[in-house]
Amino acid sequence: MSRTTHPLTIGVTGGIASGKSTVARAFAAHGIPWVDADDVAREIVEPGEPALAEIAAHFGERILQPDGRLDRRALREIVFNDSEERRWLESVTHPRIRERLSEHLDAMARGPAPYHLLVSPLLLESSQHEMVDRIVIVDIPEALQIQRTVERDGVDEDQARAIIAAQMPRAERRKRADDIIDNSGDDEALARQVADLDRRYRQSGFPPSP
Ligand SMILES: CC(C)(COP(=O)(O)OP(=O)(O)OC[C@H]1O[C@@H](n2cnc3c(N)ncnc32)[C@H](O)[C@@H]1O)[C@@H](O)C(=O)NCCC(=O)NCCS
Ligand SMILES: Nc1ncnc2c1ncn2[C@@H]1O[C@H](COP(=O)(O)OP(=O)(O)OP(=O)(O)O)[C@@H](O)[C@H]1O
Repeated sequence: MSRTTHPLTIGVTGGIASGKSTVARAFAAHGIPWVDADDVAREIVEPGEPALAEIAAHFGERILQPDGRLDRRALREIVFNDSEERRWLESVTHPRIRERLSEHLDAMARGPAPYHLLVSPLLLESSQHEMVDRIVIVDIPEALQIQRTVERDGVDEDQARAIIAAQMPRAERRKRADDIIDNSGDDEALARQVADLDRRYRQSGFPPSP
């Protein structure tokens, strides 16, 4: 169900390493709060959380570190090479992620900010898009996406491509956007685009997403 009352929730999405966190920090410079689905996804698999117990029962010891924490690298290597296992993992994590995101969004809606952000790599692939009023895509060419993923995460190109293949194709994502931020330029180019969107979102003189 799309919200119609203010303050607006703006969904920020884009593929791996497109620059969503960088964009969120640029909005924060304008006083705008955000919640990040990747952060929430980490919280719900902390030791003691029921999701971690379910994941360990399914995959076994190989996805746990000696101290009992999730071995994220081991799980990453499994799920991005096996779509069935990825879908199983999502069936355990996504309902819990959605519930916590919803709590964060409600808290931000009660706060003073004129609008707030839900930042998520899987906004369009999951039902999370139902929680936002407008969708902004952070867009970069795939070659740059691979380069930034390899540099930041220390994965090889094949692993970066496997993760990209598990996400919505760029062209399809762009079709779903209300607004697009081109993050193939420098910090200043990004800051200008964010300042422009911030002005528009504050005016709220645009129609809600379909
Ligand atoms: C597989 C896991 C353990 C890998 O952990 P790791 O620390 O290496 O990566 P991290 O969580 O920081 O994610 C990095 C990026 O991978 C991509 N990604 C993560 N999960 C998925 C997925 N299920 N499908 C497609 N892309 C994904 C996103 O672009 C994300 O930003 C982790 O990503 C996970 O638990 N994923 C399932 C939960 C989920 O769907 N999270 C996405 C937010 S809703
Ligand atoms: N305009 C830019 N120029 C150069 N490097 C950039 C730019 N924007 C982001 N980066 C770098 O690219 C990498 C990915 O950016 P960021 O972490 O913001 O992406 P993300 O979409 O949040 O990633 P993920 O969803 O995979 O966590 C980071 O190392 C970041 O410093």
